[in-house]
Amino acid sequence: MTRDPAAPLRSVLYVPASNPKALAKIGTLAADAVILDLEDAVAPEEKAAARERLCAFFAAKPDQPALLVIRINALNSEWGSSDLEAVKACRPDAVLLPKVDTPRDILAADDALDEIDASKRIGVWAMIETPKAMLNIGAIAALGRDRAARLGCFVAGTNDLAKDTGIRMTPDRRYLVPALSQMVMAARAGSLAVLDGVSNDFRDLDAFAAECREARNMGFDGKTLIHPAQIASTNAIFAPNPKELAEAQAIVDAFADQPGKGVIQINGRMVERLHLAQAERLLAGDKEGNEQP
Ligand SMILES: CC(C)(COP(=O)(O)OP(=O)(O)OC[C@H]1O[C@@H](n2cnc3c(N)ncnc32)[C@H](O)[C@@H]1OP(=O)(O)O)[C@@H](O)C(=O)NCCC(=O)NCCSC(=O)C[C@H](O)C(=O)O
Ligand SMILES: [Mg+2]
Repeated sequence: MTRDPAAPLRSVLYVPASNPKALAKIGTLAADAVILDLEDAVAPEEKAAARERLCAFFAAKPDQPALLVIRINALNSEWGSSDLEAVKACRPDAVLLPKVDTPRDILAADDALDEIDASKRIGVWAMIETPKAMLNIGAIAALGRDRAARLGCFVAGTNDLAKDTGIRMTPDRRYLVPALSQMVMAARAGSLAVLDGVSNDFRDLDAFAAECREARNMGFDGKTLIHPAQIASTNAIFAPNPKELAEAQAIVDAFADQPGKGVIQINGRMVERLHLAQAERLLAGDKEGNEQP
């Protein structure tokens, strides 16, 4: 695999491992990461065949830059141990755990992965999609600060969260936004990447772009996607735009001209050294503590 580990994580496409046409398309897509799904996109009677397709896909050694993540079924489900065997054979960049409730769920996955990947190369991503996860989110995120743990990313599961809480999924997402915001806060406290949930109405690309802009304004690193048509606008919206880059460069230049200062003004706006740090981070094309996976 040729992926740069410091690459951005703007567009992250779910691909049902049961769908051969979709699997065949992966190499042609510009998604930053792909989540090969063995969980909810795969019906119970398709699970075994999906696992076999997944293993055949990895065995063909896909040489493409997207990060490859496998979403397994819960480890304590009837499919958990077979999914883990598939992970062992495939060696993806990360494993995405569904329906995480507590830090113990992450630690259990860490232990299971230690048995098949002692070098800790395979990361762990966590779906945040249950009411219990929302209540435990600080403790789950704290594992991101533990360098011995594999946790690298939170993924919002807005469909399950709506199902389990009764939150209505309105077009403006006003009832979901508080939970989404909590995910961003916790992820930052734990030095984790964080991805917004999917937009089910995949034919309405205008509404989708508005949702991407909202997610970016909320602090998400990127968005999870269900259809290839959603990739291009996601990549554009989550990339730094020329105006932001020019402003960041102006801040860096202004502090370079006035090295002893803690606070300056640029075009009538107060600028402090914390803004300098933000600008430098933007220009470096990275976010602090946001290593992947
Ligand atoms: C939603 C879909 C079922 C629609 O599929 P389809 O009817 O085939 O759409 P199109 O005809 O427009 O497809 C055009 C071509 O693109 C390929 N395609 C479609 N989707 C994907 C994809 N995700 N990855 C790769 N390629 C894809 C089609 O095969 C067509 O190819 P071709 O004929 O050769 O041109 C479908 O998009 C889909 O299954 N999407 C993913 C669904 C999924 O994974 N769901 C689970 C994750 S969402 C979730 O659970 C989040 C979370 O847990 C929560 O709780 O919220
Ligand atoms: Mg879900």
